[in-house]
Amino acid sequence: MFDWPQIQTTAQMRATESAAMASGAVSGVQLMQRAGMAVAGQIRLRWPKPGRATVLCGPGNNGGDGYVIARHLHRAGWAVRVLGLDNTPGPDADAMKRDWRALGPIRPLTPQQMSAECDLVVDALFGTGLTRAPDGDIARILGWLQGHPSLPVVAVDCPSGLCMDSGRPLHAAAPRCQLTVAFDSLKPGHLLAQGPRLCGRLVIEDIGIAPWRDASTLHRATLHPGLNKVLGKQPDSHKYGSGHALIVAGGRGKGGAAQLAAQAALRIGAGLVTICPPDAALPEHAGAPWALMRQSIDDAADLSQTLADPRISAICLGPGCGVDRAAQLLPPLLASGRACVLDADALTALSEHPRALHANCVLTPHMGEFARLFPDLAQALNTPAKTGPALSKLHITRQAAARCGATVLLKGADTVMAAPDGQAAIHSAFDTPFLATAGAGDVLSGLIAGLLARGQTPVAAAALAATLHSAAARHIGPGLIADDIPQAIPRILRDLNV
Ligand SMILES: NC(=O)C1=CN([C@@H]2O[C@H](COP(=O)(O)OP(=O)(O)OC[C@H]3O[C@@H](n4cnc5c(N)ncnc54)[C@H](O)[C@@H]3O)[C@@H](O)[C@H]2O)[C@@H](O)CC1
Ligand SMILES: Nc1ncnc2c1ncn2[C@@H]1O[C@H](COP(=O)(O)OP(=O)(O)O)[C@@H](O)[C@H]1O
Ligand SMILES: [K+]
Repeated sequence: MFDWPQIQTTAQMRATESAAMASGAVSGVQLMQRAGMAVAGQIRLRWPKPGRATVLCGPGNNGGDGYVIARHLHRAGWAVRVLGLDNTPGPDADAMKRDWRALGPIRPLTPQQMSAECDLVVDALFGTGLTRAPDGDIARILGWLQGHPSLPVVAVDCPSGLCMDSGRPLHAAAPRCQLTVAFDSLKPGHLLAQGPRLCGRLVIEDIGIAPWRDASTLHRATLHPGLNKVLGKQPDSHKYGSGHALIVAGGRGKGGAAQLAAQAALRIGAGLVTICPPDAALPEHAGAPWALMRQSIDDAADLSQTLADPRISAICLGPGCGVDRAAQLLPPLLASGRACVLDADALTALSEHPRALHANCVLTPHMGEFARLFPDLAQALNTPAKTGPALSKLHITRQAAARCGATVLLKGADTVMAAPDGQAAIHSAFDTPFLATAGAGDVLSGLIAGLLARGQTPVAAAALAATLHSAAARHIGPGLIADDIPQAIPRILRDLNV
């Protein structure tokens, strides 16, 4: 999708590594050498003056990476203390362990060996192989790290204890790291739930296995220069070439939410946007923006008649609409098969009166609305994670989309969108908490409606909208009110050279 970075699950990552090794192009030891060297390189880049490092090496290949890192830091003049297990790991990690032993001792992996007299801790305890909560001495070491929050921790692949498929810690003391260096591709857990907070700064290092990647149906939705082609218009374009979005508004005194959505649809470049309140509320929409057209829709028959115009290419139903009105308008809207965004009151109406959806619908619930629509899935996510891979927001969004036959965008600081065919994207925006403000969701719905009107597929429209929405929020900063977001869209488009 739009050349966005691929995200691989841990199972896909293992398959990619196996395929690379099976091809004969690279061995396991070489991959481990590349991984360890990449982490050591990132450390030296950020801590150019050699200091004192404690490298914590776990039982498997993540630990193997740790021994490689220890060797490179030692060579670069660091004073390195290695803590490891008295075990025989797999052959690759074992070879790396032996290489380290030629340079220095391996101390017991116990909390008693931990010392605050160090400048950096390298966490090479567990990576993609984590299947259950760390216990015993390793758990106590994690607890020790938690008690020393000012000690910088660099995570190899991920903070140990974090489930890389879900972003959910399997252990309460998964370390909060300053830097995480992961290999080849992002994993869902880097972007979801607690992942972004625990990973700190995230760097993905190429270890030369991209050609063997499993074709991923999961992407990270993020701003990148190539989006100018997606969002740009041709010199000879005509307004109807960019579609006509219809935004259904609610009754008297309830029109603000639909106004926010309508302004967002205009700003993102829908050719025409019409706001449709009931006749009695029409006077409330008489003012600016003058680019916005107005037309009353009182009931289902009015909507059917309006939708007879084939140029209407997307509809937004829900923001400020009122549950009864949404319930009344849903049947003709869904019967039209037209691309639509169903948000807010339309989602409540759907949870009260379930209806068959179709592949051109985008549902935009926050977690509360999602729980009303898919109570079993929401409850499953609320169950504490004990084993990996743990159930994630990605899993439940994909399941919801497959079940209802529509694209589902599940909002939050981590926003996940999934289509019924499994195509999915994650947009992580943990740096814009000020988006949690009234009306921000209405703007998001309007952006999706505008992009649908312009012909984007439902999942692409949802992912692009989430990306532009948080980019606009980031540009505005704290103090943001929802009204600011549509106004900031031109600036974001200009920065993208659209
Ligand atoms: N496979 C490869 O070729 C490469 C792997 N790399 C590294 O290898 C890591 C994956 O290695 P592994 O698959 O060995 O897994 P880990 O090193 O993450 O875990 C080691 C083993 O510990 C066991 N385990 C899981 N949870 C446990 C718990 N709570 N307590 C005790 N033991 C537990 C599991 O059997 C697992 O295999 C990656 O994260 C990455 O750091 C990199 O070196 C790149 C190349
Ligand atoms: N903590 C947060 N960090 C970043 N974005 C957030 C956060 N909380 C909510 N958002 C985003 O803000 C918007 C809020 O939408 P919603 O919950 O529907 O609010 P409203 O109904 O008031 O418009 C969504 O796009 C959501 O992804
Ligand atoms: K780790």
